[in-house]
Order: sequence, then structure tokens, then C-alpha cells
Amino acid sequence: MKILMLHVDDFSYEAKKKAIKSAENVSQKSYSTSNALVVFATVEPNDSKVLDDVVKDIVEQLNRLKVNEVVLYPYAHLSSTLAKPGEAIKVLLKLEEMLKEKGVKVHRAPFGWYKSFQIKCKGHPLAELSKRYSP
Ligand SMILES: Nc1ncnc2c1ncn2[C@@H]1O[C@H](CO)[C@@H](NC(=O)[C@@H](N)CO)[C@H]1O
Repeated sequence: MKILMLHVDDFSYEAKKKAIKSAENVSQKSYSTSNALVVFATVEPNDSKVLDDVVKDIVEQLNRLKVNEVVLYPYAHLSSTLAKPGEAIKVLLKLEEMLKEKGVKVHRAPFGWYKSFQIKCKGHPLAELSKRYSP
């Protein structure tokens, strides 16, 4: 798995169009928030094995930033070895569940959609962090 964590003043997205057949059917097509940790996540094969480490790092970053909201954003652009959509959505749902079990407020952006987004990154020294995990 590859993740990019951005501490934002503001973040909003709008789901525009389904990109794949297995795109989620979603009732909420847009979302906006402030002072949150946006986690762009690219799922790679066998990533269910790295979720404990991913959760640990996200929770540590939330504690450093004194933030409790995560926007989990499926993002197929941080790796060239993508897990298939069926596997990727399962891993993201599990990641969302594990973060919520830790008391984190999580909003997961729709899977399988082209989305527009606006982002205002805070720009302090800890505002941007990328991590890579190998099973
Ligand atoms: N291995 C994977 N990891 C994370 N997300 C993945 C994925 N495979 C498919 N997706 C989702 O399907 C959309 C089209 O690839 C992806 N959409 C996006 O990545 C948007 N930023 C539009 O480009 C994403 O929602």
C-alpha cells in the first residue's frame, strides 16, 4: 500500500462519474471538511497483511497533529502495481473499520469514481507525509 497523508485547512470533493463497473453506488456524492487528515490511499496486492501498520501510522500522525478526523480517499495513482478493484475496496473498508475501532472519525470517499477535489494543505513541517507498506 502507498499512502499520502495531508493535514488540511480545507478539503472538499465531488464524485463526478463512475470510472469502473464495480464503482460503489453512493447517495452522498460530495463532502467538505476542515482541519482534517486526508489520506490518499493506493491499494496494492495482498495489502490486507499491512493494515495493522497502516492504522498505527495514521493514528500516530493524528496524535501528532491533534486531529481526529480522517478522509480516506481511494486513489489509484500512487503505485503502478494496483490491487484489483474487488480486493481494493475490501481493504479500504477494513481500514475504515479499524480506524473507527480506534475512535477515529472517518469519512471514506466513494470508490470507483472520478472525483473533483479542492484542497488547502496547512503547510507546516508535519503537514505532508507519505508511507509505503510491503506485505
Ligand atoms: N488499487 C486501488 N487503490 C485505490 N483505489 C482504487 C484502486 N483500484 C481502483 N480504485 C478506485 O477506482 C477508481 C478508478 O481506478 C479510482 N479513482 C481514483 O483514483 C480517483 N482519484 C479518480 O482518478 C479509485 O476510486
